[in-house]
Amino acid sequence: MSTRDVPLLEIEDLRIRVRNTPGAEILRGVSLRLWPGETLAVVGESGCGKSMTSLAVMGLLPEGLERTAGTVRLTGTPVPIGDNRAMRRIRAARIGMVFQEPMAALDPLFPVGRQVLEVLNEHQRLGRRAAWARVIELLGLVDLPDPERIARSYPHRLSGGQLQRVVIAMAIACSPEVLIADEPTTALDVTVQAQIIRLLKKLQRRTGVGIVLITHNLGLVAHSADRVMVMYAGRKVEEADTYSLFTAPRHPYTRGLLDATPNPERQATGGRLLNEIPGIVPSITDPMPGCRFAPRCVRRTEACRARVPDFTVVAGHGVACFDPVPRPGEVAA
Ligand SMILES: Nc1ncnc2c1ncn2[C@@H]1O[C@H](COP(=O)(O)OP(=O)(O)OP(=O)(O)O)[C@@H](O)[C@H]1O
Repeated sequence: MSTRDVPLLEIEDLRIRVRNTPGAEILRGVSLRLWPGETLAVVGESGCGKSMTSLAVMGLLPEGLERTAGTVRLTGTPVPIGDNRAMRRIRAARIGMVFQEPMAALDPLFPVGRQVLEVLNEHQRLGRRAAWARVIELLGLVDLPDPERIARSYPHRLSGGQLQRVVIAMAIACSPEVLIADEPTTALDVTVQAQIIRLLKKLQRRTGVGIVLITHNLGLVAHSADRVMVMYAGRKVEEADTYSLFTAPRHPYTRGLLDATPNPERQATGGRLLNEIPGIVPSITDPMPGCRFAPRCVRRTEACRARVPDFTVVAGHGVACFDPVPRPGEVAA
């Protein structure tokens, strides 16, 4: 079996709930696979469980939440996500992470170069000179101008975009197999957002790192992801390659998300610039049986309120819906 046949990252049936709160389920059985060199975007409204999925993979679930089922594998080997000590070795060394707010990952009291150095020192045995040379190399790799000067700068001297580049340098310092980027551009100007995504893609081409990109920004997804996974209220509801998902979404929720993205073309032909999805995501404690999107769904049927639809994959395109949007040219049942 070649490495191409083994996913870099595999999550199987991950379930997370709030401790001591019956029925408060945050993830209701989430599975995903990330392949070498691939970018998988995870999208969905606020509160759907995107961040908790990534925090669980890193063994960083907030206090009060617990995993009740599910496994995580890195290149086929189970990850001990409940073992704090073991996870300290895996974080950064095998899974890098970039969050929305770069300052949350940096200490304002130390120059940024020293902070990149600390990541290296924790995971690799390099001599002092070699380690510092690697810090400068990493800052150059993330396209920071004058890396020697930047390395000696304190965080408050750098712009938001530069800080996020430093955080990316820290995340890739130990050449991880997987990079999880949770809203990495949300706090940045629009022009800087595009630069950061281009940078991640450049690093991916150089190293083959697999990227899980968690975002609300479907525009970014269209330009950067190979595959897209759509989450709704703690479940995966659709997954497909990016082109299929954008041109032929099958889940009514995905369709709603795409319609809720500003579209001047639609407006020019007499439609609305954006159509929002009516209603809100149900509370995690809502005991609702069946599909959790049903109350907001224009295609709901009796079955949707009674049972949870299976996630069914046909030709690489998966959807969990009793009455998916027909494919182009397909006659509705
Ligand atoms: N410590 C906690 N205790 C109880 N519930 C929590 C806790 N942390 C998160 N949640 C709940 O878990 C659910 C999933 O949260 P999560 O942050 O994963 O959503 P998300 O899809 O990443 O949203 P966003 O896009 O806003 O980041 C939310 O309903 C949230 O309120």
